[in-house]
Amino acid sequence: MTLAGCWRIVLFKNVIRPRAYLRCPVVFGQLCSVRFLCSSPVPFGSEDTIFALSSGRGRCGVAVVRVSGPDASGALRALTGLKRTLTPRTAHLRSITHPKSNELLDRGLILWFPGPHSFTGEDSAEFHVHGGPAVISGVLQALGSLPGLRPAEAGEFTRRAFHAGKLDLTEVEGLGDLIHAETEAQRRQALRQMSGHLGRLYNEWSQQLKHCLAHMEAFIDFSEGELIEDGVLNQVDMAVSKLQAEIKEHLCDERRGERLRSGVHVVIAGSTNAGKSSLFNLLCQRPAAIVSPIPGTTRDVVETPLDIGGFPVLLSDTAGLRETDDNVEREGVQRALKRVEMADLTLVVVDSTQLPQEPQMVPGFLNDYLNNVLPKKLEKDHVPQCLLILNKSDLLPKENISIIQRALSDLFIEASVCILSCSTREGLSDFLKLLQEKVKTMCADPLVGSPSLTQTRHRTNLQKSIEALSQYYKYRDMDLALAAEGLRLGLSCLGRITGKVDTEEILDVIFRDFCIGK
Ligand SMILES: Nc1nc2c(ncn2[C@@H]2O[C@H](COP(=O)(O)OP(=O)(O)OP(=O)(O)O)[C@@H](O)[C@H]2O)c(=O)[nH]1
Ligand SMILES: [K+]
Ligand SMILES: [Mg+2]
Repeated sequence: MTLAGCWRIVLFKNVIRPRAYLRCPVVFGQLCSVRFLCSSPVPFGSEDTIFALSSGRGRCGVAVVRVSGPDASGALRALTGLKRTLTPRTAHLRSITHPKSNELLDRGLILWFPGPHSFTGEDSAEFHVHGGPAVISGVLQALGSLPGLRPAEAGEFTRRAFHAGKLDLTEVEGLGDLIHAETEAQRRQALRQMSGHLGRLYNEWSQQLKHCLAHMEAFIDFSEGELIEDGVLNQVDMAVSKLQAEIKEHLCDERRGERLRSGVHVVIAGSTNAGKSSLFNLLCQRPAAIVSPIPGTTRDVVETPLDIGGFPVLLSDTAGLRETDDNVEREGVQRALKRVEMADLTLVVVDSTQLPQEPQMVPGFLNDYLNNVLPKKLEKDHVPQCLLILNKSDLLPKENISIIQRALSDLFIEASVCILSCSTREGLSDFLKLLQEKVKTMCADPLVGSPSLTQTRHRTNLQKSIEALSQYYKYRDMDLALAAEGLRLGLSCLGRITGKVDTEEILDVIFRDFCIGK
């Protein structure tokens, strides 16, 4: 093994791995467009039986073709000549033939999942066949030749599961995320969401809100006849305020779940020739960006997805920041600054040979440098996270390094600092440790504590829900009907997250909780 090879294994093992750049559409016809479930044009409730290849495309050992709908058992019979009913959820080895030509297509396993105990809630079947393209297309064609069967739309199996009440929307999203998960932490978070943890939290809140609403409505309708006990409104006050606080706390998560889902945006920025592209290449372990002694080499933003200690990172290299008359370079600088504005973490690279000779000047220089790189205008709740990297340490005399280290304790801006050489890789392992630590903190452990929201959709609806609950307080002493409307609105925002918006249930609660006319 070459020296370079050894080095890679020692330093990067279990820390950094490249991730596939594009999320490949592995689940053809099944989950590719889970995120668009609700806007799909296919109407629900059709009597169609659908089929699709559920395993990945391309040559593989085994391919799974799934069938769901009222004719699923007919399809099983037509392709296998079966007369008897199969034992549910048990694999049976059968010859699979074309129903029209009787030609043998393959010998494979068939499974029968009678509804409602199936993924979609409907009668379903699976053909596990050899994964060659000709076998797969033969089976798909055979199924397509049967009356009442048609190829599934993207996401249609899952949509049927959702409509059958098998999954709520957050679970559907969790399932989609699980299929797209590229790192361990993403997989854990997706599995947790798919198992219903997030949905359950929102359902609990909905349940509490339904109670409040029921109490309110009962109060409005029956309080004049003194059939309602005193203090009902006070109980609602307390419950709504507690709920608001809980939702607010859930929202104050520094976007951990969303970050873990979509990747932590780490941006490399700094002056020209500081060694940004060298660092970028070092982290992605390939010469992805051009490195040269010419200042202003990088213009476009260069991106690569990475797996850092099990957490997903989207790493960007950017143009060196400087005043320039070159229009193209100026555009590059603008793009770099924009990237830094959107970054979750900025790696600010400094050429340490450019540091002032006098140690007392170093902190001031670095503070100015950081101020030049980091965004001036910040969105509220956004604290710039950065890691300062003093690169090219190999060009500094040893004694200068210790002088710099001492000087760093006077930095005004709170930033972690690494002294590194991209050329000799000295300081790399400390830098990687720090980077991994930062990324980990930004995502947090997906299995610890209450589940995190993972999508902007969740955040928006939760914020709207809080606003709606404020309407309750605004009108509580003026107009109870309007106050109740606030609760109803808050409830429907929560319901939109899980896909359950049900007002009828409120009536059940009224009659269960109150002994009206006793
Ligand atoms: N001695 C030494 N040279 C380095 C180190 N890191 C980078 N260089 C050299 O510095 C020069 C600039 O490196 P780049 O990685 O292109 O710098 P950059 O910040 O991407 O430059 P621009 O894209 O032009 O802004 C190249 O000649 C590198 O080989 C280092 O740690 N030590
Ligand atoms: K350069
Ligand atoms: Mg560069």
